[in-house]
Amino acid sequence: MSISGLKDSALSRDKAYVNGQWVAAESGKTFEISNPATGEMLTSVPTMAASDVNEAIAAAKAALPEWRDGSYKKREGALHKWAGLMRSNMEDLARIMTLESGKPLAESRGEVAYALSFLDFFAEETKRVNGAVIPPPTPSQRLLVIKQAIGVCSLLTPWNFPAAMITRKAAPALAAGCTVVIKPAEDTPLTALALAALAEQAGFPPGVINIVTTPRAEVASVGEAMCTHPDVAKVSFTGSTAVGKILLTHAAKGVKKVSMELGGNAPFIVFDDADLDKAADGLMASKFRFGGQTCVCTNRVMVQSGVMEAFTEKVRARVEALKVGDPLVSGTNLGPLINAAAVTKVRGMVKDALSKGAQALVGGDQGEDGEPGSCFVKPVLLGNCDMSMSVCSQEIFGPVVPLMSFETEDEAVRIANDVPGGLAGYFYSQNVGRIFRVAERLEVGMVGVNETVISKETIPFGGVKEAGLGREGSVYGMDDFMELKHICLGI
Ligand SMILES: O=CCCC(=O)O
Repeated sequence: MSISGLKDSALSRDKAYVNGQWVAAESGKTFEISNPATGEMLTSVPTMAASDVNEAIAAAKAALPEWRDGSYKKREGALHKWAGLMRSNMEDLARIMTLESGKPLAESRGEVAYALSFLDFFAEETKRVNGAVIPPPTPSQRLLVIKQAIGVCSLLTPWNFPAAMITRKAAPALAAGCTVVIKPAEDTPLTALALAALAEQAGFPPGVINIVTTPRAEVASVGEAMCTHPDVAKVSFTGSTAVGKILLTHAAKGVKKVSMELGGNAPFIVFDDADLDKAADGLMASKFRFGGQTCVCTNRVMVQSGVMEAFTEKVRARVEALKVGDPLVSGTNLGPLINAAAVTKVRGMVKDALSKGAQALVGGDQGEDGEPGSCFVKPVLLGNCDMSMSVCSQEIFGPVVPLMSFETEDEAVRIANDVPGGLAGYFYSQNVGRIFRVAERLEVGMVGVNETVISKETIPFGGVKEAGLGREGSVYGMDDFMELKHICLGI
């Protein structure tokens, strides 16, 4: 069965991609991928297990020497070509992404553009892998530092960015000279396979890029194999903190280098000197990106008490205007959540907040959302929230806005930092002293000040505390896929 409505039907793939071949699982088993907006089956893909992963790692190992030791121009050319093919197939890629993830089509187009920007960026970085010359303590020595590709990389990517989280990891790895085995999330492997079809056209040699598809039931053993295999040098994961901790323990057994982009709980702070319209617009962009299902989405909205009423009214009007519906239709702001489990979780969090004294200002009546099994959740605005409620203390990953009140700058910073992880944080203020004070004190990896569109290929993306390890994207992004080697030369 192939995905309908594509200009190029070759982008609809139902096999995994290993060693330059489109392959079934060793077991011959497959699992179904369905459209969260309709529940319809889109196609099936191979149920790969740890033994299939071992094949992919062997292919990546065999391809490594030639890819790593060849001219950077080959890597530069292939990455640019892959980006160009993504650009010219944007509509098909966006359609596949929307069908399997429920992301509104305009956002899927935006994600394809974001995803290919990493390929172009790191194509250029291939020529900037500069080493260093260190002054020697004695005239009889010369001290050099070179950077070398780390080797085979296991890349485990999430469903909320089916293209961009692949390219944000694969582009620096491939640019550095590494080869990769990619495991896309079980809900969204079809975009990944379409990207592999374009990588094949772009001329990446067999084994340099491998994609294994795995259902939920196999994820634990496949994840373990990808983290513990002796031929894997580096593991990069984007997903929940809970899963990240498990993968870290696996990787620790072989002392592998790791990058972890884990969960956030982004505070959005509105001070009483803020431009409230700008803040309300920024909140909408940040909170409702992919229906609240991104790790940098605003989670808790903290408003200084003097402007709470005025700000709430501005947000209420904007939330009421959101259109929920078919993500393929232009003008839809919110599609479905990724799956039924996500709906149950978000509804449970809203119920928890209401039971602890939160006030439903928009939505919150969970009976309205449609048929049982439907993945649609209407947006919810909750007043009178506090950190005892799971909507504030945990990552929501859904279209719920909890409003909390605070009195002073110190209190705002204390509440914002009172969580185990720190990925992104946002605040609105027009006081330049406060802008520096708060930006420096927030315990997060990325701060948006009077701005919420913070992600781009040129910035170091990542978090602090339990939100992760390492940075992706930017001129720092290749360091995680390379080792420094010191050469001490006696002359
Ligand atoms: O959800 C994770 C990635 C979000 C982004 O790159 O902006």
